[in-house]
Amino acid sequence: MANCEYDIAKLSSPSGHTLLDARHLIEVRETLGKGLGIFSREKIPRGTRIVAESPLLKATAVSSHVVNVQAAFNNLPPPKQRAYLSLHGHASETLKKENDWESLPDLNRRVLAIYFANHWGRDVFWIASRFNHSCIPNIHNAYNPTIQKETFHSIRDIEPDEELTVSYVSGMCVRAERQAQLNKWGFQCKCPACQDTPDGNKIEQQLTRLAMLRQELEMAAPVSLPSKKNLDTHRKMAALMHSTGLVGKYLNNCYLDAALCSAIMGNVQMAMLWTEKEVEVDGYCLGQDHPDYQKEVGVLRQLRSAAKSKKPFHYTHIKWVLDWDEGPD
Ligand SMILES: C[S@@+](CC[C@H](N)C(=O)[O-])C[C@H]1O[C@@H](n2cnc3c(N)ncnc32)[C@H](O)[C@@H]1O
Repeated sequence: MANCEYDIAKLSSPSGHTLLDARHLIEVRETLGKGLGIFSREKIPRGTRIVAESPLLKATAVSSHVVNVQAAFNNLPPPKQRAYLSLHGHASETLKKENDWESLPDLNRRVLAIYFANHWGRDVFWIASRFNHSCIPNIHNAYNPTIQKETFHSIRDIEPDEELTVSYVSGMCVRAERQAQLNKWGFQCKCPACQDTPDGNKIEQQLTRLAMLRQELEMAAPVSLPSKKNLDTHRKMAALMHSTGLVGKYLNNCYLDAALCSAIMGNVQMAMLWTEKEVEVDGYCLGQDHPDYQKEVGVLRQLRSAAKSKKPFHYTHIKWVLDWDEGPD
C-alpha cells in the first residue's frame, strides 16, 4: 500500500507515535484459523497503552438507532477508502436480512460487511480492527476524552509472541450466551474459557458462578445494596474475577460497588481499601490521564481524609464518581 500510515507492516516503526502509544511493541500477522491478529513482539507490562487511535471511519448518524455507513465511506479520501476495504468483513444473516442484500452493489455489501465486523460504537479503527476476540481478554478499550482517542491497554503482563485480544461481548454470562452474541461475527469461540477440556470447563464453572452472583445482586438491588450479604457477594465476585482472569472493567465496577456498600454501611476504612483497588484497576485499564481515573483518585483522597478525621462519617460527605444529586437511592 502506497500510504505508510495505512501499511500494517510498518507498525514497528514508531514514527512519532511513541509518546501516545506503544504500537511498536506489536505486530499484525496470520493466526491459526482466525485470520489476522495482533501479537506482542516482546514482553508488555500491564497498563501499557498499546494503541491510541482516531477512527478510520465514523458512520454518519441518521437517527439514534440508524447509521449511514456508505455515506461515511464515500466521504473518505482514497487512501483511507483503500485502507478500509483491506479490513476483514463478515455479513451475518441478520445483516443481510436488514439490508435487502441481493439488490445491493458489491461495493456497498463489502462496506457494510466490514463495518459490522469491526465497529466500536459508530467507529471503525485501522489497527484495532485486527484485535481478535477472547472471553478472557488481555486488552481493555475505552474512549479517552482527554486525548480524544480510543485507547487499548494491557490489563495484565503479556508474554512475547502472545496474541492480544479484546472481548467483543459482555462476558459475565455462560458459554452458550457468549457464543450466541458472537454468532454475528461468524465464528465459534475457542478461547481458554470456551474449550471443552478440564481447564476450560473449570474456568466456565467459575464464570457461571460469577453470572449467578451478578444475577442475585441485580435481583436484590437497589433496596438491599448496603448489606453485609451483598458486600460478601462483591468480595466473592472479585475473587472469581481474579481466578478466571477477568481483571478489566468488571473488576473495577465490582470494587466500586464494594466501596459504596462499605461506605453506606458506615465503614470508611473498608470503603477506602476497596477504592484503592478500584483506582489501581482503572489506572491500568484507562491510564492516569483519563478523567474517570482522576475522579476516582479524588474520591480516594476524600475517603483517606475522612478515615483520618475524628468526625462521624456519612457516605454523602463524599463526592462519588457517579453523579447523584442527593446520594444513591
Ligand atoms: C474485528 S475482526 C478481527 C481481525 C480479523 N481476524 C482479521 O483478519 O482482520 C473480527 C473477525 O475476526 C475473526 N475472529 C475474531 N476473533 C476470533 C476468534 N476468537 N476465533 C475465530 N475467529 C475470530 C472473525 O472472523 C471475526 O469476524
